[in-house]
Amino acid sequence: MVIAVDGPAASGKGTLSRRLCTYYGLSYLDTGILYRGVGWILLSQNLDPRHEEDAARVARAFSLDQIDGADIRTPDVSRASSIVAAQPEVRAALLEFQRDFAAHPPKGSNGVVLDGRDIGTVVCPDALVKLYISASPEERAKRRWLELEKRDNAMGLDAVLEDIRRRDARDSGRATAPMRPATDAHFIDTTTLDADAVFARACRHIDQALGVSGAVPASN
Ligand SMILES: Nc1ncnc2c1ncn2[C@@H]1O[C@H](COP(=O)(O)OP(=O)(O)OP(=O)(O)O)[C@@H](O)[C@H]1O
Ligand SMILES: Nc1ccn([C@@H]2O[C@H](COP(=O)(O)O)[C@@H](O)[C@H]2O)c(=O)n1
Repeated sequence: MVIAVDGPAASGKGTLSRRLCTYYGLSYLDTGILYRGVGWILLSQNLDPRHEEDAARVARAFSLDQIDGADIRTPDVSRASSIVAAQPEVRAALLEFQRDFAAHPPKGSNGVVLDGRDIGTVVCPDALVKLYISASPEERAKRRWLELEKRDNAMGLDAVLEDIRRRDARDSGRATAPMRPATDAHFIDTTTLDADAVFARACRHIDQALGVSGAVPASN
């Protein structure tokens, strides 16, 4: 089975996806890693992410081992990833890897969860379950700020919110594979829900799609 999880930055896609994988025995691909990886390589080579030829060349040669141990979660890399993600050639170069992962789940798993921005609309339009996870920009900024604070990042909450708004606008406004819910996606607004409640809602929806009436897990 394929579960597509889309939504804006810091909405909780990764947190939910990892729990779904543990609970249903699925394998996980955080597709943001691919765009972050391309952005990180460009920055580490002092190249401009806006330069489309450089970005496309890096994306075509990209493999996960190139970013082994790299810190791809910095605000600079977030910005760069969103810039390269708007470029059609970068997206085309990274598409096959994602579809291949979805079509060939690692041995022993029951399927896959992919999270990103265009999984339900472009990468896996036939996914059994599509979830769209969102929250207000203010709540997402607070979550990301708390996370960055633990990593000794000195960015203020207002700056994090500004970054999130800018990234949302770029991700949803681009011409190729813009961030948006698939028409058949199940929408979960997590603004006032904790991670347990989000997980329970997602499981309820997935169990319905699977035709099973599982007890809704309180936590996992
Ligand atoms: N429902 C929730 N309530 C409060 N905090 C949450 C919730 N879900 C996730 N978080 C926290 O918010 C932060 C962002 O979550 P997560 O990394 O899962 O988001 P994401 O959508 O995958 O982000 P990105 O798109 O940037 O990769 C993490 O610190 C996580 O622990
Ligand atoms: N399917 C995807 C996944 C990600 N992106 C772009 O990458 C940026 C970083 O993603 P995170 O999930 O790690 O926040 C994101 O802002 C998008 O620009 C994408 O376009 N499609």
